[in-house]
Amino acid sequence: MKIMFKKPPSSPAPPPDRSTHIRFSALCAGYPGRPVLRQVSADIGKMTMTALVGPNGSGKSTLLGVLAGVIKPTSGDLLRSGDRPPAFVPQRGAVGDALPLTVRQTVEMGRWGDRGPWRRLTARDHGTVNAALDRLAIGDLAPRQLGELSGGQRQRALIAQALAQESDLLLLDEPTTGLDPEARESIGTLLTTLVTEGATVIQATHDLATARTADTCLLLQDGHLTGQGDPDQVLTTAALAGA
Ligand SMILES: Nc1ncnc2c1ncn2[C@@H]1O[C@H](COP(=O)(O)OP(=O)(O)OP(=O)(O)O)[C@@H](O)[C@H]1O
Repeated sequence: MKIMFKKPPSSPAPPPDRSTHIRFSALCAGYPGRPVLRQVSADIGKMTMTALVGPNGSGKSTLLGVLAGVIKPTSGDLLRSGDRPPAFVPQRGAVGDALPLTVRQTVEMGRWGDRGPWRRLTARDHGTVNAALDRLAIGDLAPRQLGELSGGQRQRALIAQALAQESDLLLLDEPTTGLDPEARESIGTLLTTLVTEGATVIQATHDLATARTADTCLLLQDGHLTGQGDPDQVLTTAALAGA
């Protein structure tokens, strides 16, 4: 799949090879009157874990929004392999606490991309939803209202919704922020397992320990990509001092 935006004709992005899941080049994006991402380029390999790091306001959520297709770049190229849209888990605060939805209904929404919001779910859809609930160990929470859950429980429900989409590309915005160490570790382990099972995972994180376990780190500073590659090489004291 290729999505092209306005770009100078002299800078064509070469097609990605088969090991690349996403390639973006010279991406610029932001909000009305507020440019954020400035000429951001990277290749994300298939079946890899990428950590998106950088200070508050550096553009991590904006980049995830662009990769998820919810923010339209103002220029640049974005190429993505695979036919299924990415599954996107936004930052905790971005999901309304007062939504009158049960956990099961929340996870069922992950099937809407295939089924549409008004069609009855098939037996296979229900199987996929149950498997996602089980995978996040929240089957017992299925009848509970989303708004009455703890932060960690709600985060599990949102990740289960993403799994129910059966996408091979998972985008998560600070999935473990505010969670206790045990919850952080179990979500981290799950994400690593998903990569070994075939998924490509990109997560924004402020947790440097998590970032150091990723295959690749992208360091954003003021909308510029100032480092990318092996976490040990990107997360240096000097680089972080500037972050
Ligand atoms: N909806 C919006 N409208 C206008 N400006 C926005 C909007 N969302 C974010 N911004 C601005 O865009 C810039 C980048 O924000 P973004 O949320 O991408 O940063 P971030 O790196 O994810 O930050 P954090 O670590 O705090 O989550 C910030 O200056 C922010 O104020």
